[in-house]
Amino acid sequence: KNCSTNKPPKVLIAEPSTPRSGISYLKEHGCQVIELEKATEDEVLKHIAEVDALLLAPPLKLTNKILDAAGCNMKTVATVSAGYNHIDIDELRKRGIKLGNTPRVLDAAVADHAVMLALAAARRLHEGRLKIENNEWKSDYQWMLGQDICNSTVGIIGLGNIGQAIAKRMKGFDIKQILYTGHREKPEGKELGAKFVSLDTLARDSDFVIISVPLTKETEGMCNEEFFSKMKKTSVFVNISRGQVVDQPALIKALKTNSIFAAGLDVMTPEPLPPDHEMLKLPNLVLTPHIGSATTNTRNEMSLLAAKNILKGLAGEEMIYPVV
Ligand SMILES: O=CC(=O)O
Repeated sequence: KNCSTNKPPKVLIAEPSTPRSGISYLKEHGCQVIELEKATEDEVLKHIAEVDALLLAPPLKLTNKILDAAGCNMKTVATVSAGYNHIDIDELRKRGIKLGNTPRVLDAAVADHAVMLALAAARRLHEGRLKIENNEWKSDYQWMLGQDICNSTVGIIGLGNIGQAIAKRMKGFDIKQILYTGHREKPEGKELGAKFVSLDTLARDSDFVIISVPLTKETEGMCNEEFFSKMKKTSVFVNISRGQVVDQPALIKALKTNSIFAAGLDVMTPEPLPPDHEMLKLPNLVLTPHIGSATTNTRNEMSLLAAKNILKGLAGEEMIYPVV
């Protein structure tokens, strides 16, 4: 295996749409970059043996095949994302490879998106648009009634950085209270005046349920049929984390039978969602194509942060946001 360190260090940019901010930063700091034209495993395999670091983004998975093909200098990986469920971190740990991610810089954009979905689902944004298109606009005071956010109980599953940013925003809507659940009660929860409850209580008592928990073995399928059956008929469900946290058929059933009021999803399974998918036919479901962090500034910041993680890793220093 190629074990000599490249001078200048070589960084493989696996995601062709990585904003220039990070790529320029790497170049300005003495790196040679190799940019792929397509983010596929095969393309990565063509170059991975000769590089010292890898910058990638979901949905590309960091497979064992890629890790096996890497030279023994490839000890630094950065993902341009907050989530890292596309990477087997135990495997990286075993191989002594460092991984950094890009949290915090996307909190505001993703939290804004969650609030947008909550409002859009509660006020029937998608359905209203369809009514206009289908010439079904009525003048009726009982028509298209939605749910209020004011005086509501907002339940946040996963009060991490994004969850806290969501809580802060929702507090601006004169809500009654914030509930949250997770591994443990958090000091940040207390500061926000949020109440730590069980998943059951959260499902039962919330008017808005918002998922901002990372996808792990523990959270996979956590919002299942039983969960949705506990939610109120008037409640709104929002997911900005990963589609697999939700048992999607159970959600579809809950929406179709109106056992919950509406949902807003930025993440789903599969992604991309096929255009003939049954979810697109549900009037009480607002969908966006996994764009929670997709603002110009946020994506630039994410790219730059990933580049900084790479440079730290190459220098043998602690990354700014180390995962492994
Ligand atoms: O989904 C996007 C991210 O994890 O940053």
